[in-house]
Amino acid sequence: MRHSEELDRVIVAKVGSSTLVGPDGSLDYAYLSSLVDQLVELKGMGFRPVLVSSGAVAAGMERLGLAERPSDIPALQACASAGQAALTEVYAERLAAHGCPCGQVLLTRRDVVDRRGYLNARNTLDYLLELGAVPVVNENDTVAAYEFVFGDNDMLGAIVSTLVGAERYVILSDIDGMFTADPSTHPDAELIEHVDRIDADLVACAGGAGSSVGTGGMAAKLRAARALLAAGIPMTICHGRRPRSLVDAVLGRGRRTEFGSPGAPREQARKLWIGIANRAAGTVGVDAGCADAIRSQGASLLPVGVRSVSGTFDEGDVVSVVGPDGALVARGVTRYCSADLAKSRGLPLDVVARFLPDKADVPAIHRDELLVF
Ligand SMILES: Nc1ncnc2c1ncn2[C@@H]1O[C@H](COP(=O)(O)OP(=O)(O)O)[C@@H](O)[C@H]1O
Ligand SMILES: N[C@@H](CCC(=O)OP(=O)(O)O)C(=O)O
Repeated sequence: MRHSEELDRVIVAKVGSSTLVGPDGSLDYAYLSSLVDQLVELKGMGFRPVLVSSGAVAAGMERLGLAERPSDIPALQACASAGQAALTEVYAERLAAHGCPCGQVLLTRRDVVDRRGYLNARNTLDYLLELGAVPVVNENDTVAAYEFVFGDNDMLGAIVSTLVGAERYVILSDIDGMFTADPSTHPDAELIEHVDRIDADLVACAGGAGSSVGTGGMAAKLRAARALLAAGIPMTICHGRRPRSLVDAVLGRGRRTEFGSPGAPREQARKLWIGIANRAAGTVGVDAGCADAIRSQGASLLPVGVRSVSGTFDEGDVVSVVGPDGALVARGVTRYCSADLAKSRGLPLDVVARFLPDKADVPAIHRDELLVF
């Protein structure tokens, strides 16, 4: 249960490692102070900021005296452990100088896939915000490994935005926004100012990370944007190093890329957990008519529209729904296990009921448990 009504004016800001470190690869304390100043300024305007900060590995390398970023997981986790302590020290101390408490929140993918863990994280964040603290979030790198990592903090920030029902998600990057191609290799690339829909052409524009310290690149930011467009939460990418760029982004100013609009309808919290925080156990391919019915009419997914089933899943698992072109249409809770859905594909419900009597009138995924992308 949520302990309180949804809090308004919550802003989630994510800052990447490449923005937090100086040219020599060590933490840039002056930049961290200027970032904290902006969080405090936003609080003064009535916003409730949440900071998702990368930089633990980079800060840990400095603390542990390593010149190069290690490549093996235990060494990276040791760096993250030492570095997370350093980061929290700096944020807590700088925020305290403004009379503002700070709460450290470390999450793994496993924590938010688990519904109880997801709700606990939400309650903690809500309480911190209600009490006037600034939550500082990072992935819990010391225990996250292999399939349970968020992969990049851009997606962690998107999940946190759904947890707190953010008014906006701002990614403070090492670049002004999304360009028509990676400007580090295409100097003529142009800034894309507004995106309402992520199609294959846009995905083709997004490359990986341009720096050795950043991990996600633009492709990771687009995955976060796709999730938040489905959620109805606007997202901004701007340059973290431009003076006051966070405050500007929140006020709708400055050079930036905006995804979605503030007036977009918000999705229900449970659907966001299903479609964004959870992990898909399999994939269901649907025909064009079915994809269209889900997208434009808010229909449930019926076995008659199913063309293919991949992966092994149980009733109650989350699955991805893809169209004939392979594009993600939706994610939802399946009411059929993979074997039953494979047997029922292409068939109307009255025919399905002849060999699966308990499925009479049961859609493969009910629309109340389906997040449309
Ligand atoms: N289409 C694109 N537009 C802008 N940047 C892009 C694009 N494709 C790839 N990139 C790269 O993504 C980088 C930003 O992502 P990343 O390295 O993860 O940094 P950060 O973690 O600081 O946000 C840019 O510096 C750029 O090199
Ligand atoms: N959790 C890791 C950061 C992972 C990450 O996504 O980094 P970045 O691409 O710099 O946002 C750390 O704190 O070093």
